[in-house]
Amino acid sequence: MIGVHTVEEIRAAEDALMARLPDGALMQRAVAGLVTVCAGLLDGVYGARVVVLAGAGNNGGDALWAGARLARRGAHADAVLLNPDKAHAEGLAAFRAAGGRLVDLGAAAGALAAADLVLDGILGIGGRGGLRGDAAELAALLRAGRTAGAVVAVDLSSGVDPDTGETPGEHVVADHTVTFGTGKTALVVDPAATVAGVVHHVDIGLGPYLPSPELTVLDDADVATLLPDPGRESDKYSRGVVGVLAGSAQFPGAAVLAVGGALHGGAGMVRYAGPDAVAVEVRQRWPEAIAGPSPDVVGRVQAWTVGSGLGDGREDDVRAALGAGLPVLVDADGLRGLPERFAGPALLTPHAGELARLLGVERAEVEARRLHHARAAATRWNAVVLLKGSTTVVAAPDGRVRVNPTGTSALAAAGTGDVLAGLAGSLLAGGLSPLDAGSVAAYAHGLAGQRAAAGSGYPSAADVLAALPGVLRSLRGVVGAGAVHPLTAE
Ligand SMILES: NC(=O)C1=CN([C@@H]2O[C@H](COP(=O)(O)OP(=O)(O)OC[C@H]3O[C@@H](n4cnc5c(N)ncnc54)[C@H](OP(=O)(O)O)[C@@H]3O)[C@@H](O)[C@H]2O)[C@@H](O)CC1
Ligand SMILES: Nc1ncnc2c1ncn2[C@@H]1O[C@H](COP(=O)(O)OP(=O)(O)O)[C@@H](O)[C@H]1O
Ligand SMILES: [K+]
Repeated sequence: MIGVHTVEEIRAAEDALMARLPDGALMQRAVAGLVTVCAGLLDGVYGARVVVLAGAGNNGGDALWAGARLARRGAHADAVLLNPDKAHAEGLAAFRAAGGRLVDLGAAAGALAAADLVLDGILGIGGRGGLRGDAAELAALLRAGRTAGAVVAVDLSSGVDPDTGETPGEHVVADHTVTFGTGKTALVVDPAATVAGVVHHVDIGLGPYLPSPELTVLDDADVATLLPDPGRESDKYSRGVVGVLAGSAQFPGAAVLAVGGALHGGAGMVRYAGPDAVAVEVRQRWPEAIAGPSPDVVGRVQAWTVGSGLGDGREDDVRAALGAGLPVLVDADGLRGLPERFAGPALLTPHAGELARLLGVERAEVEARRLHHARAAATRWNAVVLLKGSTTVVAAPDGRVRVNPTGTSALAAAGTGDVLAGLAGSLLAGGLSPLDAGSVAAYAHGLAGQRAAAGSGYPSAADVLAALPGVLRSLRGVVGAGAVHPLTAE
């Protein structure tokens, strides 16, 4: 699990750690990690052309020290100081002593064009608001590809907002980011995450001084631990039964895909509630599913997935499923029938357009401030909100957030959201909390998207669904109920 901390938390941890270390020691740890990554990116440090862009703060200090170390190893290092009077004094002295040259702004474009590596040390966690003035012009040059070199952001791409993942104005677009101490929201939440490039974490020893993070990014091991593990005494009811209220004459495929997702999410049984014509299609594809016309008569379930491809005219059914007092997942058309606030466990799965409608804002506004709006909706409806899209953010009303690291734009295809809704509903029925069900489902779904893309180039939702069992098998590994019992193994 990667923890993500706020600037305030990082500063407090740095202060506590620095109080126990000699002056400058923490920065040297950061610089050592930065130089290691840069050297690995260069085709040899000796003779390489490195350009350092240095702002007024410690971020500029990191970059100047790294430039100095690379110069000592034979690199041609140039530095552009954005604020020469306030440049980091020790870093600048070390840079000059190592043979680094200062380049004025007029010559910066030429230096960037010839660079093998550009170190973006304009702003780090002290940055607020987009870049301005000369810094904005340099960032625009980089963004326009006016360098042949790799752009390496120090700690963060300058100009992004560290704590929100927003890009309030001009910012650097990096190929790599070398970040220190812990994760930052800007490295995992779009639009800022996109401009971080490949993120390298450098441990500078902050761990013991950081609080337990509100925002986390799961990994394979976390997901393996969270996935339901049927015991030897399990039966189809004890594993959880999930009800799926989805699909319509207009969108029968949504029912087929949601039921398919649900069948692979660990629930012991799937009950489909919908019109006969759709139920026929569902059962043709999934004979193991039970079907009935409405939530009231289809039979007992432990959780409901409601809304994918439901269309209009099913408001009574939606009310019945949401009013059953069970954990619910609400997707797509079901989102039009939300109660004032949820009293029980609930997981909402809007895309940006749907969340925009719910909150009465523009879609672009949701996409620009994904974390903010997911959190706002979670508080407003007292539900976990899984906001789909380029980075899937899962926000709980208690403030916890999980950001999904496995997403891929290969998933941007009609029907993949229906698969996700079924899968997450199945996990709810299996006893996972809405936060766990949403984040585990998004993780597996993203991996299935990656695997499907590897197999078919441009996968359809059916390809993603077909890839799910293999992904879940890999995630569960050989341990657990899926393993062959030692006494019966051949
Ligand atoms: N502490 C430690 O031991 C360690 C710290 N480390 C490193 O320090 C970094 C944090 O350094 P930092 O706190 O000095 O802030 P930093 O990001 O360099 O910027 C502050 C300067 O920018 C200015 N400024 C702000 N916004 C602006 C804008 N939009 N456009 C233009 N200017 C703007 C602001 O000016 P002000 O607004 O205050 O006038 C101020 O002068 C951190 O990311 C990591 O790299 C590592 O070495 C590990 C050990
Ligand atoms: N650019 C993207 N990058 C990663 N994932 C994406 C992107 N665009 C869409 N997705 C994912 O694809 C799925 C689409 O779901 P949704 O919008 O509900 O489509 P549908 O209703 O057609 O199934 C979601 O899981 C979403 O997170
Ligand atoms: K930076």
